[in-house]
Amino acid sequence: AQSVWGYDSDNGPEHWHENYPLAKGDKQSPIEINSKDVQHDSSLSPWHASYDPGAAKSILNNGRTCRVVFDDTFDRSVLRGGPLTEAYRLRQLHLHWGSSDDHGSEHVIDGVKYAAELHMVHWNPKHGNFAGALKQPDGVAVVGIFLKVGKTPKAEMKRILEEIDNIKTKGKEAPFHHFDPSILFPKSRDYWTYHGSFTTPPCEECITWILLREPIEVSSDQMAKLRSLSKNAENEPVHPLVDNWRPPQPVKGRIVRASFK
Ligand SMILES: NS(=O)(=O)c1ccc(C(=O)N2CCN(Cc3ccccc3)C2)cc1
Ligand SMILES: [Zn+2]
Repeated sequence: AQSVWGYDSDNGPEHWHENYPLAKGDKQSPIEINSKDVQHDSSLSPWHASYDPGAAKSILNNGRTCRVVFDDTFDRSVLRGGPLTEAYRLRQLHLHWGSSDDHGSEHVIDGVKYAAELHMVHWNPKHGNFAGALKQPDGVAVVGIFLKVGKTPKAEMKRILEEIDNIKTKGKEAPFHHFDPSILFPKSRDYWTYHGSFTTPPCEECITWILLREPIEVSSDQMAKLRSLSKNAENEPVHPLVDNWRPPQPVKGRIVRASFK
């Protein structure tokens, strides 16, 4: 049977286009951002998130990432402003990380790879539902936050990392309530924005990316905790869930705008 997509040599990013032709599109993500090519856009307004902690539902290991899902059946937790003209509903957050602290992020900034990258995924309710939104160029908005390894553990990440022990293997899910993900935001609201795609198959080009310039700091122990997740199901051979990142894709003439000088 065709191997399901993943991040290994036989089913990784170089193979995705075989089953998902969009993966070879002109607006793929992630990309490498070079400050010299970025255009400052003074018309970009600040972005605002107003999240209801009660919308958090559960945390799960789907064998490819650790994901927290939220109730998105109404405008309960929304992102607005910045490059967005409407309010987008928070649906889920997840992470991409490496097998060691020196790599793991998907976007690369001036050659710098961070240890991990956290994605907060929102969709535009004018398109009815998530499935409809991912068919539209303005269907989805993802806030990307870089995780940098330093001395201080990010207290706000503890909530997520404490749950890791309950979702060690693929298919495990645990209740996850009373969580406002805006506590994960860094101090600065500075961001880059460009139009791109899901960084996983089917790689639809429906995403307005909002990448925060200021990374949040996590400890090496916190990264080790993330790396203790397994991509296999219980009582299957153990395969660590690490290096679940897609490498940068061709920019193909796209403009990356910055909200800051
Ligand atoms: N790394 S990223 O932020 O670019 C990102 C990647 C994938 C997804 C994601 O949840 N899906 C992509 C399509 N997929 C299939 C799907 C599911 C329900 C309805 C319709 C289709 C879901 C969200 C964000
Ligand atoms: Zn992602």
